Amino acid sequence: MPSEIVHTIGCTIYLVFALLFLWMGRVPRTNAGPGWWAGAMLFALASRLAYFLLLSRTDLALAVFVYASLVAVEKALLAIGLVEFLGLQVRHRWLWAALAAAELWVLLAWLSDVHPVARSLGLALFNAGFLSFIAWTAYQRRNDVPNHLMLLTAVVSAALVLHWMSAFVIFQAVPGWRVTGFLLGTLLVLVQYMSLLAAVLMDFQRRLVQAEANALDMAFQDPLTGLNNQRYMNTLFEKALVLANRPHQSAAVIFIDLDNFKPINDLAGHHVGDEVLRTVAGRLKKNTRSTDICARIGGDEFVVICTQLDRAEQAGDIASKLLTELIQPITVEERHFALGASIGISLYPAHGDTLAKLLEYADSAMYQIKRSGKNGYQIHPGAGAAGAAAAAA
Ligand SMILES: Nc1nc2c(ncn2[C@@H]2O[C@H](COP(=O)(O)OP(=O)(O)OP(=O)(O)O)[C@@H](O)[C@H]2O)c(=O)[nH]1
Repeated sequence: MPSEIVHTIGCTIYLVFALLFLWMGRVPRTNAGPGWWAGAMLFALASRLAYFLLLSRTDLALAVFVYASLVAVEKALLAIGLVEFLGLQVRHRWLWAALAAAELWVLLAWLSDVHPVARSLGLALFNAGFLSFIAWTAYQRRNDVPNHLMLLTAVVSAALVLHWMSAFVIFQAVPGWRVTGFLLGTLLVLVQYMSLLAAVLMDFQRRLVQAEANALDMAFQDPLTGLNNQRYMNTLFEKALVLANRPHQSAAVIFIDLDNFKPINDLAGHHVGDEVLRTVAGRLKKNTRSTDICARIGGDEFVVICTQLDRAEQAGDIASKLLTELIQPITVEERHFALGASIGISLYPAHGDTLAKLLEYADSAMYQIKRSGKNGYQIHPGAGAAGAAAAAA
């Protein structure tokens, strides 16, 4: 293939990649990696153009000098971009120092007119050094980006090391190899930058999915305990009603307010209070079915909605079990805390068919327990066969 075509293809690809990286660098919250890679691509483009234009007008040594000095910058920017993209603790100054050494070598080689083999060997060594750093780093961090993209970067960079270290020897032995070598190098560089481009996109997608998951968590979960929040409890209740509507099935809304929780905060600190609330949440989860709904709706207020009950009386048994669990001492930072709980229960459909109504009844039953000495449970009066049941633990 004529060298004009090879260089035109190479230049076009580099330009497209430079623009893509520039565009990606502007995506909000994207790190600095793509910006450095856009710079690297622009230097790769400049090196190709310079080589191509100078070769036809001046001597080979000058064309190689300009080409070599620009390519060295490209490799350094590529390495710095990787450091930034992966958030590595590598000081840029080491890479700048390596670049300065490479540039010095290229300049001295040109000025002192050293043998072409020595000149090419020096440049190949510096470029292979940068590429080895990239290959090794990408390999080390191969699990940081999904779909093995860093592994691909590592493999192609290693192939480019071989390419640089062998090309100058082959150039000497087979002069016609120059165009083929450029073509091969361009292809490898293309795959290398494509893997980086895909890695940036993959990282972007990962952050998007993570942000969506966080937003959903915030919408549906109580951040302290991980239980459902009140808003999501309403949605879940609607769904649960569809199942409870089957003949002879009912549901129970169990309203739980911890007794004497405030002194824990006051005496041991808010962070200990938080841990106690988390433990309570864990106990509620552990002692209910996966189809039941557990939510924290206030400071020390929890709601458990037991769906798919065969008999209304089951609600009292469940409340009794939960109360037994909740009064077990809780240990935080080697301190033991004994809590109580006041529990009020309402039943669907006996007391109402909306969550608002059922919560109101369960809340009022819970207050009855608070007023009559705390630490017990009660089903809201008038629940048919279940009637009112109070138990003091
Ligand atoms: N640690 C912690 N405390 C909270 C949180 N939300 C609310 N609280 C506290 O929980 C306490 C709840 O108050 P009360 O229900 O009156 O406290 P109590 O001692 O259980 O009172 P009784 O229910 O009458 O036994 C308040 O002191 C709130 O500041 C939270 O997220 N973490």
